[in-house]
Amino acid sequence: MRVTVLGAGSWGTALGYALASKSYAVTMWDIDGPVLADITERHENARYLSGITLPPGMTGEPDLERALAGAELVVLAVPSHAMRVVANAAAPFIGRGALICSVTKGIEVDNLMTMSEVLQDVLPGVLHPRLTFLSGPSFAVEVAREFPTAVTVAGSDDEVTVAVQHAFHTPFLRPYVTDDVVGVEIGGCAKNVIAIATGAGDGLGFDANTRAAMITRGLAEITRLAVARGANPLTLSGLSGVGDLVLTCSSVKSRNYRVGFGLGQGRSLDDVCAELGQVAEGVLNAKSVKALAAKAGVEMPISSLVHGLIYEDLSLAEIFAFFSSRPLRAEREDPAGGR
Ligand SMILES: NC(=O)C1=CN([C@@H]2O[C@H](COP(=O)(O)OP(=O)(O)OC[C@H]3O[C@@H](n4cnc5c(N)ncnc54)[C@H](O)[C@@H]3O)[C@@H](O)[C@H]2O)C=CC1
Ligand SMILES: O=C(CO)COP(=O)(O)O
Repeated sequence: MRVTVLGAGSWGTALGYALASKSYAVTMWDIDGPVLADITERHENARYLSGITLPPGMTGEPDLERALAGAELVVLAVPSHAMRVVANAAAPFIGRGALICSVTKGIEVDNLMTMSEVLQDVLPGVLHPRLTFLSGPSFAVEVAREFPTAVTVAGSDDEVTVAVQHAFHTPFLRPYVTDDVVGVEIGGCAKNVIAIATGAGDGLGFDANTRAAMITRGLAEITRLAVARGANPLTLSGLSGVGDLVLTCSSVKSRNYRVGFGLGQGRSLDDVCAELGQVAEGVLNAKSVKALAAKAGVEMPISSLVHGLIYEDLSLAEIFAFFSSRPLRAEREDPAGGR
């Protein structure tokens, strides 16, 4: 199979590694020329996945048209804020029969579109049935080290979704399939915001109790939003819900957790993000999640507080005061009256 990966950051490179490990021909494209040269010439991506030797079938190609020529599977692995511009530029060069898989976890900030909505907006209609979405608990570096990992591939056309499942299947990467695109997308995006809250708690010096509370109540609010948008609540009990939430909220490998941890220690957002040097989707997506929750009429108190911490100068003390200041209620009570 010929595969093109748009976005040669940590996740695009790790998935490129998995696909090339099955002897697929994998072409990586990115706006970062030196990263592409590193992949082609040294079989490495020292900027995003240092210490990993990439399979020989992986090469970098800076020209988008050449990169996409003959691609049977196109993997979109750019951050969510770049998806529209990259998909727009790529659209004329994607073959009609190509499978397309977005592996991005985010929602556009300006018009609150999920990646499936963005792609349906910019790609020609003939490609829509070929759209799939890969998500789930999967740190790039662990995939590239061939640690056993399970993910979800969501899509509306069973045949296409299963074809993508098989393409990504390796001895260390086990994809499951679902038709619940909404649940998978909301779970994958909103967990990043909760990870910032959890990291902030740990940065402040709290520990396991607080973390477990944030993860569990975080899941409750993510599920509310997903269900309000038409998701199956069981999807949020799966890999792209609780699986990814637990992973991201409990490991220093998570960029979002690390952003929260730094904020919890009293450092500035700019300082923490500069040190990270990679995307932490939850920072921008705190805006999208808060706005989507308001639009859907659901309460997302933890996500709103993360928004407050980053964009409204709320103090850490105010963030964690929500534990005591919110009205007491039954655990399964639905604060949005049916939503
Ligand atoms: N790194 C990980 O472990 C995982 C990441 N993801 C998701 O994958 C997506 C991509 O994240 P990462 O690869 O981790 O980010 P990264 O920060 O490691 O790399 C981002 C890449 O996107 C490229 N890029 C940025 N703007 C671009 C543009 N306008 N045109 C073309 N390329 C552009 C950068 O040059 C860079 O190579 C995010 O939505 C993230 O949440 C999902 C699962 C795991
Ligand atoms: O989505 C991820 C793991 O599933 C990666 O999380 P971070 O973006 O927080 O590193």
